[in-house]
Amino acid sequence: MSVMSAIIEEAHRLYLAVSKPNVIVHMASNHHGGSWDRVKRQRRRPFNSVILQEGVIESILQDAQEFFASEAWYTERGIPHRRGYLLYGPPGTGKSILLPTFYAILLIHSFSNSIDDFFLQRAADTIPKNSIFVIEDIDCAIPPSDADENTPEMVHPQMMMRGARRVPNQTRVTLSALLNVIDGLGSEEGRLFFTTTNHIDRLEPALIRPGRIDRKIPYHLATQKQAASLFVHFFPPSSTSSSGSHSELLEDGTKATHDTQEAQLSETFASRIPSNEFSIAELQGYLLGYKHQPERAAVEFPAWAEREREYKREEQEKGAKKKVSKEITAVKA
Ligand SMILES: Nc1ncnc2c1ncn2[C@@H]1O[C@H](COP(=O)(O)OP(=O)(O)OP(=O)(O)O)[C@@H](O)[C@H]1O
Repeated sequence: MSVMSAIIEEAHRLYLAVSKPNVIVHMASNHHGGSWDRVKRQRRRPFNSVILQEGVIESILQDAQEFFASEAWYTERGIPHRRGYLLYGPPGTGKSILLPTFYAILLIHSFSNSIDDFFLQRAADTIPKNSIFVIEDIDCAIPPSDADENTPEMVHPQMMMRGARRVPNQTRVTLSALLNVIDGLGSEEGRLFFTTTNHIDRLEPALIRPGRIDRKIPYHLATQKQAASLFVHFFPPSSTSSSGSHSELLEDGTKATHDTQEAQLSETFASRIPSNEFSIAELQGYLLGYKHQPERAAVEFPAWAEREREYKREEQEKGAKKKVSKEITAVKA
C-alpha cells in the first residue's frame, strides 16, 4: 500500500470514528449560488428518544433498509433508485427530530427569496453520496397557486409558535423546478428523500404522487400513551430512585417500589392529558417547568392546560380581528 493510500485510509477511518455518533448536517446556502457549505455536526439522536405511535419508526427504518439493500432490483427493472417520504401533521409532533436519527442529512429548511430554481438545482446536483435529502416545510417551497400581488406575506409554519413573526413570502422556486429536482434524485445512486409539511392539503398533487413520494406518514397530537412515555423520558426511574422525597406524596403509601412510583406518576400524568389536543413539543414545554419535581408535574397539568387554551383563544381572536381589518382596508383601497 502506498503512503498516500495509507493516509487516505486512515483519514477515512478517523472520519467514520468521529462522525458515527453524530449526524453531519449540510445546509443549503446561497453564498456560492446553491451549495452545501453550511455544515454542522450534531449528536445523533437515539431512536428511542423519538416518541411516536407504536411501530411508526420501526416501519420507516425497515422500509429504508430494504430500499438500500435492493439497488440491483431497481436497476434491473429500470426504476430510479429513489424513495420519498412525506411526514405530515401539526407543528411540534416530531417530524423534524426524526431526521437527525439518520447519519448524514442535507437540509433545505427555510424558503425565502434567496432560494430560486438555479439555487435548488445546483444544490441538488451537488448532493454528496449516501446522504439523505430533506426539504422541510415543502408547502413553503413554491408560492401558493392562488397567490396574487395583494398577498405580500405569509406565516411560515415554524413561525406560528409564540412570538411568531411574519416573514415575506418571496420564494422564487417554480413547481417544475422542484419536480425536476425530486425526479433527478434517483439518477446517480440510491437516495432517500424526506420532506415535511403542516399542510398536506396545500400541496400540489403532482408533488406527492407515487414515485415522488412513496410513503406518506401522518403525525398526530399526543396520545395519553405518548404522554406517559415522554414523562418517563423526563423522569427515568434511575434518576430519582435515590431520592425518596416523592414517595411520601404517593397515595398508596410507603411500601411501593421506586419503579412502581415512577410508573404511577407517569400514569397520573397521562390520565390528565386530553388525547389529541397538545403536541409533544407543548407537553415538553410544560415538563421543562418541573425538571426536578415529577410529583407536581404529574398533577398540575390541568391548570396549565386551561391557561394554554385561554392563550390560544386570545391569539385566535386577535388573528381574526387583524384579518377583518385587512379586508376592510383592501375594500377601501
Ligand atoms: N414525537 C416526539 N418525540 C420526542 N420529542 C418530540 C416529539 N415531537 C416533538 N418533540 C420535541 O419538540 C421539539 C419540536 O419537534 P419537531 O421540530 O420535530 O416538530 P415538527 O413536527 O417538525 O414541527 P414543525 O411542523 O413546526 O416543524 C423537538 O425538539 C422535540 O424536543
